[in-house]
Amino acid sequence: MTKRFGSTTALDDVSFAVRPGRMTGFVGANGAGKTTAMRVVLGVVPEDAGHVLWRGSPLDLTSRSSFGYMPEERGLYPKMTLLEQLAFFARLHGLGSEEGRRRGRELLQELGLGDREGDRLESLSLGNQQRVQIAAALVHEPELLVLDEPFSGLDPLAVDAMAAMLRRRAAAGVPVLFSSHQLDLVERLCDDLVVLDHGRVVAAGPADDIRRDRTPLRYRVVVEPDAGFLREEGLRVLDVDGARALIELEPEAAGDLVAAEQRLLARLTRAGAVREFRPVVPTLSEIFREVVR
Ligand SMILES: Nc1ncnc2c1ncn2[C@@H]1O[C@H](COP(=O)(O)OP(=O)(O)OP(=O)(O)O)[C@@H](O)[C@H]1O
Repeated sequence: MTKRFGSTTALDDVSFAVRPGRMTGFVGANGAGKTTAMRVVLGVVPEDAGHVLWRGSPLDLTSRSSFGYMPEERGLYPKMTLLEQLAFFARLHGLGSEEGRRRGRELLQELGLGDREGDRLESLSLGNQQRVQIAAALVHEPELLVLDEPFSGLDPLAVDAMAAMLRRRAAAGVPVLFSSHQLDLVERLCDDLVVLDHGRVVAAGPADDIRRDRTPLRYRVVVEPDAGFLREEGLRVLDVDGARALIELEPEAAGDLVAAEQRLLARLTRAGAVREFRPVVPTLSEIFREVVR
């Protein structure tokens, strides 16, 4: 999909997929285009080119109304009680009033707000209002979840509650797409990633694959008695500190990583006692800095 606002190209031929049962983290710097992409998926803004497919078919109103969306600018009614509010959103999606109330109650329980159902939204803390906002996105049991920064402003316990809730939906087969700047959280929660940079997808797919494909092959080793000799071994030694060293394999090693690792390990054991040998898995923050200019 492509979307322009005047001379700004917010989305430049963006293409990615979300899959059933998987949590997809949508990351990118401020202004990268995440919110715009989510709005296009939900039909809130029209795309200029391209299209969004749901189960292989172009989106229509029925499929869109089966989606759950938590927008960036939260939109609840401050004076309504929590339960009225959820029943209202349920009605918008075609549920009957009793069914809406039942679902609303269940969700409030799940979110730890069961005893507040009769309170007005405005009397809740911002973090608790955010829990209600997620409940509003879930009340019609959506078939796809699209959440814009669902974790921003939440305390660690609320983050855990929200994360568990999303995981349960994913485990039930719902594709979950959420944007976040909290990369440690994205790393912890996501199966798949989509990284946007200036309106383009710069990485997409299973998080493990992105990590493996994008990063140098580095190993943390601890050898006896001192790692200094490794430099004379003709290895790419990035760092030595007493018995510890950081070694990088040539990029070609990725072709047959197991063999290359075993060769490296054999060289190390020939030269001394190996106490520790482990691949260094880069953090998502490191990958992010690498792929985002
Ligand atoms: N309604 C609009 N009118 C004009 N420009 C817009 C509009 N909406 C978005 N843009 C522009 O499109 C680009 C992408 O914005 P978008 O809000 O999608 O980014 P984002 O990745 O969600 O950013 P953030 O992480 O800051 O929320 C930005 O340059 C933004 O200024």
